[in-house]
Amino acid sequence: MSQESTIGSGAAEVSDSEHLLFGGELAYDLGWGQHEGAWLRLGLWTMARQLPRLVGTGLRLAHLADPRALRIVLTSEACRGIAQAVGLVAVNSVLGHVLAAGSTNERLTQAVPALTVVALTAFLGSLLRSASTAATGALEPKVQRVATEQYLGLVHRTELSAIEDDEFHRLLDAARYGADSARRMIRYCTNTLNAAVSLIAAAGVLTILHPVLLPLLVLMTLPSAWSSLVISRQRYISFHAFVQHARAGHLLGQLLTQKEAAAEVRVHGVGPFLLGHFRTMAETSEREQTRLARRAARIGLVADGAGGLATLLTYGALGALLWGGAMELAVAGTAVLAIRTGAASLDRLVLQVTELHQESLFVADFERLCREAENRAIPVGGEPLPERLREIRFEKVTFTYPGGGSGSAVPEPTLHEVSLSFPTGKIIALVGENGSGKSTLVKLLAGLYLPDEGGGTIWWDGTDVRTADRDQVFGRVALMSQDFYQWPFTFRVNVGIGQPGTAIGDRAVEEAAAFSGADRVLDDLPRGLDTLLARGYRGGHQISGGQWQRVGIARAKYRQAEILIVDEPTSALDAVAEQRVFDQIRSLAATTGQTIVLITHRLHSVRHADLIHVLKDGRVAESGTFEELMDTATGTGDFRDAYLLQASAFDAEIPAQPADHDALRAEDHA
Ligand SMILES: Nc1ncnc2c1ncn2[C@@H]1O[C@H](COP(=O)(O)OP(=O)(O)OP(=O)(O)O)[C@@H](O)[C@H]1O
Repeated sequence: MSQESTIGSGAAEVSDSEHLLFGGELAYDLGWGQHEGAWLRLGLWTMARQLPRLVGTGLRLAHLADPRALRIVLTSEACRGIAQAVGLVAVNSVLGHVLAAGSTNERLTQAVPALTVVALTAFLGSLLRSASTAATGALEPKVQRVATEQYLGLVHRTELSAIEDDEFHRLLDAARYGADSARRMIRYCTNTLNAAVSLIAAAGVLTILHPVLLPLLVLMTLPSAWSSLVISRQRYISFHAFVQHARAGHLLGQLLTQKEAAAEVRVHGVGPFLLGHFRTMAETSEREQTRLARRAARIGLVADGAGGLATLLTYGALGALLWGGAMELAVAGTAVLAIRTGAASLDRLVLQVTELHQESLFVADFERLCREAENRAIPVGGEPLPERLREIRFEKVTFTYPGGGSGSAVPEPTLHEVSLSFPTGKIIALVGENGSGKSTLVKLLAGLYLPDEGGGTIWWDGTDVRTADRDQVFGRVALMSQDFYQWPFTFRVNVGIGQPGTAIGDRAVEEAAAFSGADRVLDDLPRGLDTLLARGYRGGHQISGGQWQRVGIARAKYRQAEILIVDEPTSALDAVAEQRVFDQIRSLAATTGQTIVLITHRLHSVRHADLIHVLKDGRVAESGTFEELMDTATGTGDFRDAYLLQASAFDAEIPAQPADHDALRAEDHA
């Protein structure tokens, strides 16, 4: 118990550097760490009892991946065991003939058939081993693929709230490791099976030779099995003690070489500071490693001593049997061989089972993730949406982030009883202060979140979004969010991924690019549409934030969805590009009849919206046209005050206007 608690706390001392830099040990709350205690609590008996279930998990995955390869592995291993047993019996017969009376020639001639069987079983064993190795090799990557596909296939269909849930993410990280573990488990399963079959073969032969030999085998191998377990536990502890420090050291190494930190590392002289701490941490780790190595060596010595004693006892008993005439010399010779084979198999079995168990903990995480992802999956199917939609209406919609947006103990709703409408074919602007809930609201509009239980309804005409076919909801929406994704793919794919279900048409991509102004970005790219927009790769090209924004708008345009949601589409654009994008978006509503939902802080851009909703602290402060909101008789003043503040700042910033800005300003005040 005391050993466990030392182990559980990380075993190694935490260096002063770690205290200073990280406030203590830098341990991830993931994967390995989670299982440390569980695995270390295991005894030999518990592991033996769990063996069939563990092998079952591996076999189930293997059966899913490649049943034929699995059959080959199982048959080969079983036949190898039988061949080994037959070989041992044949050795017994060879020894019987060789040690019998008669001339050497006669004895050898009589031993020939048994010798042939020994040779044949050895040959067959080799063939079977290579068949099993080949099949295992083919099976392993398939198992990993099946496991990876299984969890990725489930995870990409979970509700967004699951992906944003820290607990789910922790499980996801551990499960990623689980897919790798599933692969390794196959090898350990095969090895375990092989060791078990060899052991059974040796034990069977020993029982036939003399009933007392089996307990002797167990007696002789128990200490070495125990030592394998203790030493591998030590190895595991050592790994953990090392990995915590290695993580911290690795992080310092990264910081010293990272681009993002490079300027401060140089100008502020952070390099020597970090290097000094790196050395202190490394020395702590080295001391810990030395301590563990010595401990492992002591345990090894004790275990070897116990093993030696048990071996002495076994061979002593064998000698006594021979001495007393209870066993023939030939049988004793075979018994020695069988004991050696059996002992080696048992050692191997214990080692493989410990490895198997270690991996299976991660596979268990993987299974838990799959179950959780199924529970939190976006439902498939549902009520169809109306063909010709007239409006999307929020009716007293309340929404709370899991854990609460404000980080308070009792989750506070981010949206409170929001009632508003998005008539189709119009431009609807959403404005409001930072954190007022605009982005959250459009995510509900896009079907990414659902209102709280009992927290109102979002109607797509007469269809409640809760019961609607969510794929149809997604299919009607194009999302150009603040944090739209910069795919590490070519320009063509970065635009064409707006409609991933169809082949990407270059013409359509170019048209979408021309719409957003990304055509100018395209003109400057070395390989045109084929240019990879990801730095760090050969041929990869880096474009600026504003240029990316144009690519993002082109993607939303390419999607050609009924409802285009643009969440601050122009924050990184220069003034001319911004004006152009707003003009283009306006023309979309006019020419294609698309519904545009526009979020922006630049209030002069929403003057042409058909409807403006103003959000404040997660509630609707006011709604109306620009004129209505600016009118003191009809507006509450929330919009008007903000608008006038921005306009006055604009006036104050530009005392003397250059000619080409005059028009823009005049338009602003129109
Ligand atoms: N994924 C999330 N999980 C938890 N809380 C969130 C999440 N996203 C936003 N919030 C919280 O919800 C509130 C509203 O955020 P939201 O992004 O909707 O506001 P916004 O009006 O779009 O703000 P901004 O103008 O700054 O973009 C904020 O308090 C924010 O911290």
